[in-house]
Amino acid sequence: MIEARGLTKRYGRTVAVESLSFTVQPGRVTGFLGPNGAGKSTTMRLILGLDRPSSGDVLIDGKHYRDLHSPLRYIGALLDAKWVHPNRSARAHLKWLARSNGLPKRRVDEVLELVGLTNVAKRKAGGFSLGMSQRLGIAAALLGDPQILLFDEPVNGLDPEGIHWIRQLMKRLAAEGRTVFVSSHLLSEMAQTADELVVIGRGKLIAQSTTGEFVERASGTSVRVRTPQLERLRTALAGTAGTTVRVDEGALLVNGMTSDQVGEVAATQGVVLHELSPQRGSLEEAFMRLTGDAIEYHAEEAGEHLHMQGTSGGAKE
Ligand SMILES: Nc1ncnc2c1ncn2[C@@H]1O[C@H](COP(=O)(O)OP(=O)(O)OP(=O)(O)O)[C@@H](O)[C@H]1O
Repeated sequence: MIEARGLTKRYGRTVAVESLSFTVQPGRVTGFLGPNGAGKSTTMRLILGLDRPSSGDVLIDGKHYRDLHSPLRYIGALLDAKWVHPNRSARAHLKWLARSNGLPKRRVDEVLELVGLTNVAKRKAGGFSLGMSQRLGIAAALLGDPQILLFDEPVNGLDPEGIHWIRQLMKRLAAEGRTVFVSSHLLSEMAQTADELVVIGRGKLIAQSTTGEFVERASGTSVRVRTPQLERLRTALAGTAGTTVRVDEGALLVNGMTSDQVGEVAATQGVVLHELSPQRGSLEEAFMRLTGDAIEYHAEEAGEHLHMQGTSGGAKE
């Protein structure tokens, strides 16, 4: 388990992370979500003891990283896939890591196999594509067979096959009972991978909840519905919690109702539907609104949609 309590990091006048408190539990993939510059990498560096917090604390199974005996056996991390020496082969790189951390040499071939790099293990890592470099970084993270894994934007720049592979791997690692903490700036990506989300904006915690709950709140409930009996449906919906906007000839956008609810209203009125689709298109935009301008959001909408955690006093007023 990872536990952050009041974690704050300042670089001069920049506050990268402010009063962050969250927990990351084993057995599930926890997404660490926030726009670029929100403080994700800083937080990960703080977890790994690569930077010291200005105040607050972060513990790994109750201990500071620096107090872990043989840390690679506890926690593995992919922060920057390109830090490998370019003239070293993948195998040489992993062997060096294993030797310098007192890990058994057999793990090198095991992890190469696990990430699908066995056939290119002798090639220089400097010539690797981004996808191969990511795999090598993941192999390094898995070397000590750790129970806790951190991945910083692992799918950035990958092709669809690489993305699919990483998603499956995260899920498998979590299903094995490990703690998996993975960062991303895309809600749509996390929606497909993470069970739980820790969401930050401008260094502050916005929410910690299940992914399903967050997606629902972020997207609001907007449903596109197309029908040849538009006015009839509109009249039927007038008596519900939903509000409707006519978007084109035969289509309405319904806010404040789920697609199930709209479908049921249509059925009871015998209205024929040609389309009934929850609108996720604006999800990313809604998420940017939530995280990009956290203060403004809190002031205007807090309480109504999200239970806020760890936000500053001013934001809650
Ligand atoms: N070493 C540093 N010195 C000065 N400022 C820093 C340093 N590291 C991070 N920052 C600043 O702290 C803030 C958070 O950066 P951080 O890299 O943690 O964000 P991020 O969410 O990981 O974003 P990205 O995905 O773009 O890396 C940014 O404003 C950044 O400029």
